[in-house]
Amino acid sequence: MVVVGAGFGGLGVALSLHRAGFRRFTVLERADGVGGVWRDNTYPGAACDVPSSLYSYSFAPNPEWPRRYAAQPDILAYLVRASAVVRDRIRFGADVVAARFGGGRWRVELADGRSVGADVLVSAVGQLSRPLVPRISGVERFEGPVFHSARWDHAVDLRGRRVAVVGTGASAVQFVPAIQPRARAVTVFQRTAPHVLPKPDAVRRGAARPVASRAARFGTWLAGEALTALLTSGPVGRGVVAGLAAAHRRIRVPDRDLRARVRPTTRAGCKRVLFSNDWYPALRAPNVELVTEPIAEVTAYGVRTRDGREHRADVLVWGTGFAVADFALPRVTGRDGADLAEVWAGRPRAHLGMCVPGFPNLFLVYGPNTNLGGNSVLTMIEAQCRYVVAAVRHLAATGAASLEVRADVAERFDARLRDRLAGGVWAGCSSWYRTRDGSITTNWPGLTWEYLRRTRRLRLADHLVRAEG
Ligand SMILES: Cc1cc2nc3c(=O)[nH]c(=O)nc-3n(C[C@H](O)[C@H](O)[C@H](O)COP(=O)(O)OP(=O)(O)OC[C@H]3O[C@@H](n4cnc5c(N)ncnc54)[C@H](O)[C@@H]3O)c2cc1C
Repeated sequence: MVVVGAGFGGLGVALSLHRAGFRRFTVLERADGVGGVWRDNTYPGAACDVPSSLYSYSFAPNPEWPRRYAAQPDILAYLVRASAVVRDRIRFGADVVAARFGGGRWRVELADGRSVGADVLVSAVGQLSRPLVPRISGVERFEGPVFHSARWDHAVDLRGRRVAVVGTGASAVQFVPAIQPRARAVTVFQRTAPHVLPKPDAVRRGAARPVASRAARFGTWLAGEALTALLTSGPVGRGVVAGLAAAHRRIRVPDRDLRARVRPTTRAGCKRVLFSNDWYPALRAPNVELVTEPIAEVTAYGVRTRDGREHRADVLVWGTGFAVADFALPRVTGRDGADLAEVWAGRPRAHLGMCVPGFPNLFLVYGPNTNLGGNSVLTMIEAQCRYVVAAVRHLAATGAASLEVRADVAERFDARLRDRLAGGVWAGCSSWYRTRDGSITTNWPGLTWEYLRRTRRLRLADHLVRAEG
């Protein structure tokens, strides 16, 4: 068995297999450490925005989270610790470039020319691993350091420097307050103002007992479901969220002019609703300027906006998010030579976000339409881990060679999903949730509860079970 990726997804699968008694699996990871996005996003202030009790595996609770919303170093340390038991199953520096099914098995090819055989292949390559840098003319002329928040250059000392930050999404909302006290000046370029809610963060006093952790987990899951319900239910629910965000702005931004500029122009839920107590205070700081005029170009000494003004800067930081990954390995060839990219034709889709007809024994983790706008992605990932283990168990118990989702089942699932998404909050919005042609390939349209129910057991009737490859 081969699992590709050692982020929360791949490690979750490996740990679940290990807990179920399976030992014959290998995790292939192209980087030199575990953690996925939590290894790569080391920007100042990086933290999760769902409570830590829910942003950790249910089977490996951490009663010692130092904060209610853990910071990146704590999340990474947790993942390293939690995955120690499968550490010897992980091959680092293994960049998978292709996988091909033939003769009843997968052959997984690495960039260095080597290959690995597998009966079952799990692709857990993440959705948010490719930093997105906008095409703005003149960037190459800029004389200072330029980097993306997901590849933070810690060698650049920001003390006393003028920093230009492009973007006001989830990462910028975290790192701008963290760098503002040390920078001489921070100029933040905003295209779309986010809806920001207060973050009920707190430093933990003492470790909670496991039972308290379980209760906390359930409570935070319910709160996440409630937020998701508000965002996905219709205009009334979204109005409640927008109202709460507006009240937060009124309290935190007394200055009317600034308040007008941070007022979102998109519906609540179009993009991820953000949580922060220090974003607005940072924007109010005397050394911070929020610029809403569109960017025209980057110059040698700063950023020029369309009104002709040049905003001088010594360092340029992209807080511009990610190009959503393709949900699977670079090149996947299934039964009868079917090419996954061609099958998808620009619209990634999979039954329950995991299984694709024509691709036996292939499971995608955090695959198409399994991202969430209001709850912990780990809820979805864990459901997928359980599903993969159930499939592997079935193969092992029956001696069957492969499972492959039936085309009619996958098509019905997809059609129903499209219907629901078409009437949902993300239709008609412009965000990373949608592909260029407008398809919503990232998000799950309902509550996680529904997904948990639908993936609770492996429905054999949904699959073709073959005795031989
Ligand atoms: C800054 C940031 C903050 C976030 N905060 C939250 C949050 O608060 N709550 C929440 O629910 N979600 C959050 N997310 C979403 C997050 O992506 C998921 O929660 C989760 O961490 C995804 O885990 P993953 O294993 O699927 O993907 P990743 O963490 O991206 O891991 C994928 C791994 O696969 C490896 N890989 C990729 N391609 C290959 C290949 N070809 N060969 C070998 N290895 C490969 C990568 O190197 C990486 O290690 C956040 C994301 C980011 C970027």
